[in-house]
Order: sequence, then structure tokens, then C-alpha cells
Amino acid sequence: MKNEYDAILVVSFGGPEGPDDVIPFLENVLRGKNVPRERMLEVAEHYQQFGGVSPINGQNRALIAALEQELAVHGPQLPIYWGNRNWNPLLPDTLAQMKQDGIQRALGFFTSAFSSYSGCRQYREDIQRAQETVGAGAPDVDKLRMFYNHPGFIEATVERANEALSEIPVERRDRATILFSAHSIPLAMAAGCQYEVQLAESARLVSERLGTHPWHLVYQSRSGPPHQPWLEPDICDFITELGKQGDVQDVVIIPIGFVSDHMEVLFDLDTEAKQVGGEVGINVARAKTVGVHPRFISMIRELIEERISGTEDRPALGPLGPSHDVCPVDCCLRVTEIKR
Ligand SMILES: C=CC1=C(C)c2cc3[nH]c(cc4nc(cc5[nH]c(cc1n2)c(C)c5CCC(=O)O)C(CCC(=O)O)=C4C)c(C)c3C=C
Ligand SMILES: [Fe+2]
Ligand SMILES: [Fe+2]
Repeated sequence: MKNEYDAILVVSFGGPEGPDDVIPFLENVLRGKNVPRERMLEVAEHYQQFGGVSPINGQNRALIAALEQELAVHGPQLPIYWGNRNWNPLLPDTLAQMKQDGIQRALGFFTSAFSSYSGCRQYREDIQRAQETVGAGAPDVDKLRMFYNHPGFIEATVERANEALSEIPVERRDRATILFSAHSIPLAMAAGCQYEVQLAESARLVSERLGTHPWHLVYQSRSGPPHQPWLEPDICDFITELGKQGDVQDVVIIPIGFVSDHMEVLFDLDTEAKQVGGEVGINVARAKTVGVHPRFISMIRELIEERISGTEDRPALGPLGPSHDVCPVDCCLRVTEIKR
């Protein structure tokens, strides 16, 4: 069966592009979320230390340029649009432009490899709201499947990890501990999705291709009030604990939960986690995210082709199989409280 599409829509998070954007951006991010204002101001300070500019928008521009090139060479010949949840270009403006250009049905690539409310359902809600804002004639958008176990994502991550491992002195390299890091979320939210299961599976798939390193899945960028439980262990606490145990010399962080080196990677890992490593006598190296790795870009093209052709051949590594194309009604529900 063949599906007709006339565009690709890259759907992402957005980030500030100057000091005056920081607070309004963070207010957009945190609208409706239970996060103390002090935490927001603390995060604002991280952004201000980098001139109020998050690299995420530039990284998405680079991703789109690389994908345009990939589609120009291999097809399908489709225009690529880009819309964000939290900062310009915002999804309603992008969908209005798509309507003006006569686009009727697009395939959506979300910059999240893992299923969560934030990375799946919330983006679908954002698109729906944008369609309502644009009104009649707004394009339909079908989301591409989650790619946490796609060979393209795993192979690109493995290559990035090997680059970071090569920074460790060769005589110590095989003993380096690997920390796979992902954005923490409230435990209640985690109960409504496959986030932890998928993260653990990606980490396993990558680690088995790296050799026999000890490895752990850890979390970063926690934002909730202190009484609310979020996914743990926190990466900085974990490195501190490794330091106390005294038998780990080198740690390689793989930011498996993210696809580009945005502010949460630069600040929470390169600044904070590396500083903690220094304090406890552990050398910390950090692998780059997949970014515009050619295998990651070819994976996006493969996901597009697979969906257009309707083929049954949908590559996925490991036992969990390919993720669904169309989210079931209860996919990535926003659970705010765990029922006991
Ligand atoms: C309740 C859950 C979350 C809160 C609160 C939250 C706050 C928060 N997040 C950022 C910046 C980023 N978050 C990103 C990804 C991301 N965030 C959550 C959850 C919460 N964040 C999840 C589950 C994820 C992963 C899925 C996804 O949407 O990507 C990202 C990366 C986005 C990307 O496209 O790569 C950023 C950047 C801030 C500044 C913030 C509030 C202080
Ligand atoms: Fe976040
Ligand atoms: Fe989902």
C-alpha cells in the first residue's frame, strides 16, 4: 500500500536565541507544569551564561539542511518544514505557512527517540492545537515511529560513543564506566509511557556493541519540587557515589535521551557533571549526541520511505520490535498522580 505525502514536518522543542528570549521561553516550557519558579530562574541562569542562546535551533537548522541534502540525493523529493513547541518558529505559524503553500498531508519527525508525554503525546497535542488555530485547510500530520531501537540511531550513537572512549588513555579504556543519561521525568509521568523500558533497551543495544564496559542508566535535568518523585539516580549523585567507592577512574557519558547537544547537554553534563567528576577524582568524557551523523540522517530518510511505501520491512534491533506508526489512544498519557 502506498501513502501520499507532500511534505516533511520537523517538530521540536525550540530554544531562546538571545537574552530577552530566555524567560518567555521558559514560561512557555513550564506552562501547566508543577515546577517551582526558583528552578526556572536557576535554569534561566544556565542559558544566560551562554549569552541567552540555546544551540538547539541552530542544530535543528543543521539537521534540516542535512536531511534536505539526503532527500535531494536519494528521494523522496519533499519540502521540509520546521515547527517548535516553545519558541520560534512556532507550530501554528509553520502550519499556516504550509497551508499557504498548498501542503495537505505531511509526515512528522519529532526530535525525540523515546516515548514520553513530552516527546510524543504533547507534540501531537501541539500539532492539533496548531491545526485548530489555522482552521480549515490546515495540513494533516502523521507522526513517524519512535526510533530508539532503529539500527540507524543505535549505529550513530555507537560511533559517537567510540569517539568519546578514544579520549580515555588506552591502558584504562576497557575499564571505563559508561553512563547513559536521559532527561528525568516525574515517576507518575513515567508510569504512563514506555520511556524507561525504551531507554534501558537503547542503552543495552549500544553497550553490547561497545564491549564489556560496566554501564548504568542515569537521569539529569530534574525540575520538579523536592517532594515530587522523579526518575533516579541523578547523574551527579551517581558520579559522587562512584567517587566514594573509589574504584572508577573514567566515566563516559552518553546522552542517549537527546538527539542534539543543546543547553541541557552543555550545562548539565559538560559543566555540572564534569565539575562533580573533578571534585571526586573521576575523569569524565562526554559522547556527542547523534546530531547530523550521516547514519542518523539516513535513518530519517528510511523512516520516511518505509511509511510512504507501507512496507512490512521495518528495521528494529532487539526483541521489542518496531514501534507503532499510529499511537494508540492511551499512548504516553499525561499521568500526574500514581494511584495506590
Ligand atoms: C515534566 C516533565 C518535564 C519538565 C518539567 C521539563 C522541564 C524542562 N525541560 C527543558 C528543556 C528540554 N527538555 C527536553 C526534553 C525533554 N523534557 C522532558 C520532560 C520535562 N522537561 C522530556 C521527557 C524530554 C525528552 C523528550 C523530548 O521532548 O525531547 C529538551 C530536548 C528537546 C529536543 O528536541 O531534543 C530540552 C531542551 C527545560 C529548559 C525545562 C525547564 C526548566
Ligand atoms: Fe525537558
Ligand atoms: Fe506515544
